[in-house]
Amino acid sequence: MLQTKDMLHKLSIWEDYIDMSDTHTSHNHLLSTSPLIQVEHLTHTVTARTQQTTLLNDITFRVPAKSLFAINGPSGSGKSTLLNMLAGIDQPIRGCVIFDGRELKAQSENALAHWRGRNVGIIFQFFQLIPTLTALENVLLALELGGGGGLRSKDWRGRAHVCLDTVEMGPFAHRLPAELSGGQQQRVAIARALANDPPVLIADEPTGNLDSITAHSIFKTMANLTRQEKTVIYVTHDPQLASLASARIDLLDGQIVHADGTTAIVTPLKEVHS
Ligand SMILES: Nc1ncnc2c1ncn2[C@@H]1O[C@H](COP(=O)(O)OP(=O)(O)OP(=O)(O)O)[C@@H](O)[C@H]1O
Repeated sequence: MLQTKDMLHKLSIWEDYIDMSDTHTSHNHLLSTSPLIQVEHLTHTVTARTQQTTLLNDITFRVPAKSLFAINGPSGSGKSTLLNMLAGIDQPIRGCVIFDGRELKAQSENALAHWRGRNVGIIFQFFQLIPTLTALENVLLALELGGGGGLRSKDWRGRAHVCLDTVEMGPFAHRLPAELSGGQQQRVAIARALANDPPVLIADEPTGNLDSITAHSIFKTMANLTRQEKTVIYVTHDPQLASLASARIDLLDGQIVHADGTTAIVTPLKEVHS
C-alpha cells in the first residue's frame, strides 16, 4: 500500500505525463482501485528434453481498472510470459486470470480470440504494422479482424481516423509504414490497438526500440489513454519507466519481488533463490 507521501510524489511525476487540463480526473483515475484483472496463483512451466523450467511461480496480483500498470523486471524474469497469459495467448498450467469477473482459461481458442479482439489491444516493441498498407488501412484491418468494436462497417473509416487523431497521426493517415519514423509507426500501432475500443491495452516494451525523446513522447501518449477509461499494462525492464506507473509489480525469476499501488503476493528477495 502506498504511503501518502509516496502517493503525492508519484502524482507529481505522473502529472508530467498526463495532459494537465484536467488533473482532478487524472487523480480519480490514479486512485481507482477496483480490479479489472485478477491473477490468481499463476504458475507456468515448460519441459524440454526431460528438463522442466518454471517460467512463472505462483503469481498473484490485481490490475486496478484504468491504471497505468507496469510489469517490471530484468531479461528472463517472465514478463512476456505473463503478458501472454493476461492476453489469453498462452494458458498457465496452474492458476488463472480473471478478466472483469470472467476466467480466461475456461474458454475455447475461438472464444478467446473473439474475446481478445474486443477486450485487448496489443502494442509490440517492433510495431508490427503491415508494410504494404497505409496507416489508415492498418487501423481499418484491425477493425475488420476485431469486429469493429460494436460499430457498423460504414462507420469503421471514421473510427480509424478518430484513432489516428488520438495519437496525433491524422495528417499521416495515407502514408506507408516505411514513410514514417519509428515513433510515428508506434503511434499508428497504438491507434491500431485502440481500433475496437478495448478496455485494456497491453504493451510489450513499447518504447524499447525508440530513442529517449521519442520514447518519452510515446509513453506520454500511452499514459494519457488512462483518461479515456483505458487500463494500460506495459512491460519494461527500465526501472525509471516502471516508476511512472500508477501501479506495478516487479518480477525476478518468475516471482513477484515487489509491488506498488496494487494488491499482490510478494516473495521476499532472499527466498527467490533459496
Ligand atoms: N518455450 C520456452 N522453453 C524454455 N524456456 C523458455 C521458453 N519460453 C521462455 N523461456 C524462458 O523463460 C524465462 C522467461 O522468459 P520471458 O520471455 O517471459 O522473459 P522476459 O522477462 O520477457 O525477458 P526479456 O526481457 O528478455 O524479453 C526465460 O529464462 C526464458 O529463457
